[in-house]
Amino acid sequence: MVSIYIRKAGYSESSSILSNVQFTVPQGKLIGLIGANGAGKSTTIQAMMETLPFFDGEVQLGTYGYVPERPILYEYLTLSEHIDLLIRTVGQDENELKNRATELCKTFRLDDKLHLYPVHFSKGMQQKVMLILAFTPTYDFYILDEPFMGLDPQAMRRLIQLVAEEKERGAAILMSTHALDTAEKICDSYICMHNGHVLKQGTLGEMQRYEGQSLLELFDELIEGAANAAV
Ligand SMILES: Nc1ncnc2c1ncn2[C@@H]1O[C@H](COP(=O)(O)OP(=O)(O)OP(=O)(O)O)[C@@H](O)[C@H]1O
Repeated sequence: MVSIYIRKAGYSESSSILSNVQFTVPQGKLIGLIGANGAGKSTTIQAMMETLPFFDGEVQLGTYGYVPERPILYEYLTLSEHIDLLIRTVGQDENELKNRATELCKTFRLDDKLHLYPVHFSKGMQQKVMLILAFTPTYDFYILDEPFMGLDPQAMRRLIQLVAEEKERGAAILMSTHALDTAEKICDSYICMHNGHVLKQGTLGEMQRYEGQSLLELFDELIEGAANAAV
């Protein structure tokens, strides 16, 4: 189980962005991290990965797979070289990693692009590269920061399948997303952030104001309520 408690964190000590953010991600569960633009989702993820300049809190996290909000690629490496570099540095069985990478390249239809440079790929294709690299090794925990961004419908469906398989294997997954219709179908529970803190968390059933309320309707109500309370 992954657990995090952020007392305060941000990009400098003088102006912290997050306060009192606390949650767990149990094994075999997919948790949706939701919130409006600027709510603090990516900053929370940075805090978990201990890459923020200012962090006061506690994180329990082993090694993990990470899909960043924006693709991070080496300018002078081909797709095949990106995969080779990962395989050499990750410290897991090389044959298994190669097989898995080959399978994922087929899944995301990039198996004919191995000799090309991902910096010149389209946005969605670059996102697929990040997914291939994150899911090639086997981890107990995955952090996916807006993983659907730019994906075509087929790739979205394949990612949903992949996430379901990883959950089935027992992996814990934290996924930040604005795709609430999709999140409602696949997430086990949610953490709703607003202004750098957790507004509400739980399963949809636990948070719903009335039976049948969709995640989007609930989200609207929560964010409107928080905005009105702040006035
Ligand atoms: N590198 C940075 N330096 C300073 N402030 C930052 C930096 N990155 C983000 N922020 C600020 O932190 C706050 C939270 O931003 P964050 O990126 O965590 O939001 P988010 O919920 O991920 O939003 P989005 O849905 O738009 O991706 C915002 O006020 C933003 O301006």
